[in-house]
Amino acid sequence: MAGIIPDADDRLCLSRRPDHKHQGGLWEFPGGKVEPGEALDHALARELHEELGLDGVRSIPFLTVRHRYPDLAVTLHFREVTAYTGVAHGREGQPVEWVPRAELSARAFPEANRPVAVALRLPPEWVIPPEELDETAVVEGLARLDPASQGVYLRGWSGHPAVTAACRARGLRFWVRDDAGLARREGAFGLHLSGEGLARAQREGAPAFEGLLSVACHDAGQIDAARALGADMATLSPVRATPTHPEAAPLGWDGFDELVAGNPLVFYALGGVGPEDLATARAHGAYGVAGIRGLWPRG
Ligand SMILES: Nc1nc2c([nH]c(=O)n2[C@H]2C[C@H](O)[C@@H](COP(=O)(O)OP(=O)(O)OP(=O)(O)O)O2)c(=O)[nH]1
Repeated sequence: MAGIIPDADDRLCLSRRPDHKHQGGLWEFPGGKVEPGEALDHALARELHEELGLDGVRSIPFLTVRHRYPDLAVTLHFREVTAYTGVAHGREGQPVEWVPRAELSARAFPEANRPVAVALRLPPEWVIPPEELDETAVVEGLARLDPASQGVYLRGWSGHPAVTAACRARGLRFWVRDDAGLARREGAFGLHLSGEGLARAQREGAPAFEGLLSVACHDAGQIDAARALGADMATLSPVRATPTHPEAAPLGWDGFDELVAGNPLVFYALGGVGPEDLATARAHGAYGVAGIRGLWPRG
């Protein structure tokens, strides 16, 4: 149970674990253990009061990480703090610092935190522009997306200069499909490997791309392959039945949860989901929701 606490300048609060404790000397998001029967929001409010002297802490789910250290298996519920009062200080003598997001990667965190560091760079919604639209309609739709909370996967629209220009003009992070060279040339935020791209990467090695590497997964074998390639994120689908892939058996939320458990990737739930499913997705191990129909601006 740990809190991602932003300040007004969007810096995040970190504390350093005491040397003698598990993962000692490393930086952490402040938090502690949930007591039996305690609700997660309550547990975090209690811990942040005890450790940092904060009051009135309110929080929402961010990411659940299940990680096996050689000596300990942990389930860590990271929550995003949305409100609090008080000035954070180390009440137990621990060093506390406010760190700009861009500087987080320079800090040494416990291994379990890797997907959190990735998720902090990612939007909770991953929008796939419909392929049946014409280019003008796609450009118009992109102008209506919110760059703070939405990223774009150019599934059928990679390599269309007007579309990438529209993403850039709107400040949207965008992912190119399969082609690492194109992703590099266009300055894409991410490269997303389809089934075909994944198979090629397995034959020829990980694509040469500096940005974020993403993989389309449907089963445990593909998740393992994504991990072996060093991928940062993955879509996992279909959660529900969708018209795009009528033949695929839906995973359901429990099936989704079982597949993601213990994997150090940031997962997006894909297939018949929309923004209204974000809380459910987060309760089942996802960080975000991805989709075509459920996320593309209407009308
Ligand atoms: N609070 C927190 N714990 C983390 C993070 N990353 C990470 O791997 N952990 C691990 C370290 C511990 O093994 C475990 C939980 O730590 P904890 O703070 O609840 O408990 P603790 O080891 O300090 O022991 P104690 O307070 O109960 O004495 O989670 C993180 O970002 N924040």
